[in-house]
Amino acid sequence: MDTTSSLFQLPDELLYLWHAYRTEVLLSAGLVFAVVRLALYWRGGSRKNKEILTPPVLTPVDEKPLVIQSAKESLQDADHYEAPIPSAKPARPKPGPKRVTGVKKAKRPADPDATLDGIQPILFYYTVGGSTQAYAKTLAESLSATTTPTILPPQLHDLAETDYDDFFLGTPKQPGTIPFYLLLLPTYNIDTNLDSFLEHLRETHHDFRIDTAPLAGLAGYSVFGFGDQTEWPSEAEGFCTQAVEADKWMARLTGRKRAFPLGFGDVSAKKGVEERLREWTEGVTAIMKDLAAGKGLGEGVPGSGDAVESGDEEDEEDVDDEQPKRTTTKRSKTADLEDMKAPIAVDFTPSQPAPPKPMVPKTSPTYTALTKQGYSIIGTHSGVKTCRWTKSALRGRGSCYKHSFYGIASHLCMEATPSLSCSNKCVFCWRHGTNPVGTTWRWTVDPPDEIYAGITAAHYAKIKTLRGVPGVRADRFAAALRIRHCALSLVGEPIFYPHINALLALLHADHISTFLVCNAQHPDHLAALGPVTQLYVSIDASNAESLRQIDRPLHRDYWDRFLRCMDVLYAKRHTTRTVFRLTLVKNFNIAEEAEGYANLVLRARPAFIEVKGVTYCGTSTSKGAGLSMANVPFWHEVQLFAAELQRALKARGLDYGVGAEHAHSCCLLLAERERFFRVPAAGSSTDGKVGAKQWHTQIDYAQFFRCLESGRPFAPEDYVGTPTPEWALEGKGGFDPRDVRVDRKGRAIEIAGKEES
Ligand SMILES: Cc1cc2nc3c(=O)[nH]c(=O)nc-3n(C[C@H](O)[C@H](O)[C@H](O)COP(=O)(O)O)c2cc1C
Ligand code: SF4
Repeated sequence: MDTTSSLFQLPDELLYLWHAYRTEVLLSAGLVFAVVRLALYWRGGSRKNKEILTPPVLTPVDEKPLVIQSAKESLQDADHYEAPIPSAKPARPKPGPKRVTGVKKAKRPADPDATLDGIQPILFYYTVGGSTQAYAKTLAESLSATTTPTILPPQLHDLAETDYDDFFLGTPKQPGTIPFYLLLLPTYNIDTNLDSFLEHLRETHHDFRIDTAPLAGLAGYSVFGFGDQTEWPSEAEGFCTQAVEADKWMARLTGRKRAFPLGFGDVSAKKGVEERLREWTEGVTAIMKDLAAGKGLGEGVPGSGDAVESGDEEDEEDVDDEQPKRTTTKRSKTADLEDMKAPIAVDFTPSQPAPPKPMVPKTSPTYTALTKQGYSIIGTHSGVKTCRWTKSALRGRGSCYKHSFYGIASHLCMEATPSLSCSNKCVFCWRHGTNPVGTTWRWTVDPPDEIYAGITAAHYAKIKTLRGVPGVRADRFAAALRIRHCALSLVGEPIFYPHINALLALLHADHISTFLVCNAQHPDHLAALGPVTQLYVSIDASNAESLRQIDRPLHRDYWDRFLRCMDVLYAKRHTTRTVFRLTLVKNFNIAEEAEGYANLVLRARPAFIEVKGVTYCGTSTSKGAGLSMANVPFWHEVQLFAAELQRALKARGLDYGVGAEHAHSCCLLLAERERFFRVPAAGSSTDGKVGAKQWHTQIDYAQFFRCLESGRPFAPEDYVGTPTPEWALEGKGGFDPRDVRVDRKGRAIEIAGKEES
């Protein structure tokens, strides 16, 4: 075939081929098309992903970019700086590949001219009596009134309800704002939550896992302290020491961001404190405005933190950590310099010690706190209170354990003290730790006759208010209007009062018997003490370490003083009815201490040992010391301990037996067998067994006064009363059957052998 004829045949052949293979051709073409499409689609998709993972610099973002304020650069230590998180909520994820938007988090401000969105003042306060809270609220109101677009309304936080971790382990994050801390702090020389706050600051600073300046993200901080210069005249004597301490820790935790000097307010001068607070408020407000305007803390402004300040604060810390808190008297040179540099003088601490002042002036917070608890303050340092047993006895519902042990009817008893001040801060103290403390008498002294007149008048006035209380028995009410007994044990240390003997003489002259309780810290006062019906020494521990933990004495030589008191007691054993009062606190002073207590008994040879389980008062003091209901021993545990103590005493040749008990108060009385287990006087036997020995723990009060007025020396055995009533003996419970025992709701409780009087 020639070429021309072949060309003419081609269309026919193609047509033939098409008809023969069209299905295959069409299928192959479709497949190739699909593969190409897929390849294209694949390539396009991967390109998109790549764009998302590495957005071009100009990729538009639909979220607000992070604003980093220029002011921060001057405020922040770059190492500790953490930029705030943008406020816009993340957009709902759209279907399809993930899109990441935003700008890279920068350590340095992107725009040096940008300013803060706002300063967020955060106001913290702590209060016990309520005054600092009131000042904090007023301050918050005044800050709210001066709010500017850049200074936001303040937040107010009670430190007692603040989670420290939220605010003092790092700075709270609030978008577009930077916090500024203001701390208003009173000072308490007793245990309060403020101690745990300061401890938190201290621990945070020392915790190696935490950045040394975790609060460096603050714009700044300032502290204002409230204290009472009437009672704590200078910082060395305790004025505003807790504010000083807080300021010190804040300086470290913030990397020296003290924006304004520590302010001091003396609450004993109301006008003065308001004036100081106003000045301080003006100062901090001005600084906040500067900060908001991007001026930073500025050169020369106290707290801006140069090398000298930093060095000093570290030095000061080392010194302070070695010292007990109350002796923290040193302020850094920088602090002094700051005071000079500061626009407003803020430290008004006088350099000279003030002349004696009233211990509890009417205007003082202590006065308010004590009167709130039901004390009547007499003169400037004495107090009286009606105890719950007095009310109970008036209603015929039972007397306190001293009735079972010694025959004191509670409605005839007045509880008082001529010194509200004490030299211990016992963990179980039920007076809510509000009384003043001190090691020496440094207050004005009220005459004993004024105290006597004041306490008796106040007691009678209180008794009279109980006239209308349901259930008060007329006969007991009438009897209560003649005080028969005075328990000098209310609060504080009675032998602290310089005229204690004259006061005792006045009480005795009116035939008011006296039980005086002291804390074994004043041996010389104890030695000089005149006659009392019964002399108590509180024995809260058997060794120096336990005593330190439980009584938290202010005297450094507390153990030596304690032992000297034991010797004084021994010297008085034949002229005074002496009593050891042991308060048992489970897990503190019971386990394995019987031997130690026995040694003390051997040294002092008291006539009696009262063994009593602690009463849980639930104060912050006790909670702070780790006390809870779990530390209150059960009655059987008290009994067990007493048995152990008796054994330990026996081993030392001393014979004490259980002379009486009062199960309701978890209390029993060990008495020296030789002196108080004796044959009853004719006709006074309670068990009808003639000539048999019986316990004689009761007191013949009339005989006590006869002995006293005889002018001759006399011994405790000379005014021993009738035998211990049968219902008060060991195993009998100690509830006087002439009274009606009621439950919490006032319903009578059946008692075996009970008789109505
Ligand atoms: C029990 C007690 C102890 C105090 N201890 C001190 C102290 O050691 N130093 C001081 O400057 N002020 C002391 N004060 C005074 C308080 O700090 C001052 O009254 C403060 O305003 C109380 O604040 P608040 O009412 O908010 O609790 C004490 C007050 C009380 C009631
Ligand atoms: S001795 Fe104490 S508890 Fe008993 S009645 Fe007197 S004040 Fe009250």
